[in-house]
Amino acid sequence: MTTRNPILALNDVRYRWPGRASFGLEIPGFAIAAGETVLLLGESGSGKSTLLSLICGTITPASGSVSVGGTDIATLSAGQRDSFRAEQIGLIFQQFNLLPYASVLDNILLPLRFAPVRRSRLASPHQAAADLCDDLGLPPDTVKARAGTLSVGQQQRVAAARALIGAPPLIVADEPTSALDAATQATFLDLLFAQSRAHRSTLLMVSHDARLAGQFDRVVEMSDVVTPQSQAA
Ligand SMILES: Nc1ncnc2c1ncn2[C@@H]1O[C@H](COP(=O)(O)OP(=O)(O)OP(=O)(O)O)[C@@H](O)[C@H]1O
Repeated sequence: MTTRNPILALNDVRYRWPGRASFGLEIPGFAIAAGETVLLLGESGSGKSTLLSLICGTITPASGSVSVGGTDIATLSAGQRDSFRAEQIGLIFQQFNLLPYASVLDNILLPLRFAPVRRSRLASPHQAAADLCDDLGLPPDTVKARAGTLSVGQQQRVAAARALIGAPPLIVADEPTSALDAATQATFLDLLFAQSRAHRSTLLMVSHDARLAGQFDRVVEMSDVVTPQSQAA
């Protein structure tokens, strides 16, 4: 199947962690259309985080291609890959990865330092950060607080704001709700969807929680993405 207008396309990708003969990924073809929301489900150890690392260009495949917005990441130098990632991808991690002693504002603005195109989309980055906090349901003076003083649910909203600021085309979220309780999870996902749509970003979320499936345009199982024999025990 061909995906129209793909923001992300993997073709004939093979990857094996160095020194780990027992695990490898073989992905014949996987694509996401611009504007889609996709949930990638898979058991622990099935290679979801490895796949996200390939998409973000922090690791490169032994063969095959990973293209984001039509650019094959393998054609970029390591330095170019870092700035390409900062421009193209807003990342939300399971453990948020905020700078705990820095203010919420500085945390949200951080990716713009490495992404001049994202920065140039904003008349006032400070105002954009404050607006995102507001849209994500954070109290008005949160921007001045140190990130480490916020609740877990609030920190994850700050992480979402950091990913969304400057509207990168692709938002990649690795188990972003696993540290949240059920009620906070539902609210966080509603806000993330609303904001991804408002910013016209594509959303790829990885989880092992199939209960989230109903909220996405498409649900993909790791077992459908990789060739069956590629994940030896
Ligand atoms: N940095 C690494 N170096 C070597 N092997 C790794 C590394 N990261 C992951 N692996 C191995 O790759 C395999 C897949 O792990 P990965 O973290 O991609 O799975 P996952 O589906 O994201 O799991 P989980 O849901 O538990 O996070 C595992 O066997 C793991 O040990």
